[in-house]
Amino acid sequence: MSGESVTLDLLKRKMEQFAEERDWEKFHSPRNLFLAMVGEVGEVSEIFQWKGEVPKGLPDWKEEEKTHLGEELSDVLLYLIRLSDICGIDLGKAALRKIQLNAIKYPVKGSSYNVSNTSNSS
Ligand SMILES: Nc1ccn([C@H]2C[C@H](O)[C@@H](COP(=O)(O)OP(=O)(O)OP(=O)(O)O)O2)c(=O)n1
Repeated sequence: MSGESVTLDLLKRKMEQFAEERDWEKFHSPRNLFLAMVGEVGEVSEIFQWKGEVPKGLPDWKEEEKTHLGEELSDVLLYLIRLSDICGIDLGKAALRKIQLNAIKYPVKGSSYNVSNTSNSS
């Protein structure tokens, strides 16, 4: 591997090149990419299922299990990046904006974090 730093833009260009070289652009439609991404999320679920809660850093996992997890997480990321690109969304910009929106929605000052503060609790 080269010493170039990994950016969303680099990964985007590599996915574009990967598809071009194989003449796979025709398969990389928004719907196909979305479904492929969800399939890879399922593969991540398979890795965690039946293990119960696992400590941060996965200290008890074998090296090959961690490598496998890294591969499946990468598949999710790569499809997400390609999906965003094909949809004409600048994912880096969109994510930065979303972080700003999150900070406005969940201000730090005067609010001790509480699950009941979040909209995903009912
Ligand atoms: N039409 C395709 C097929 C694959 N890929 C790329 C993106 C993913 O990073 C990876 C997915 O490859 P597989 O479908 O072979 O999935 P896995 O690597 O997870 O293999 P398996 O499902 O056998 O575990 O390859 C792609 O860009 N476009």
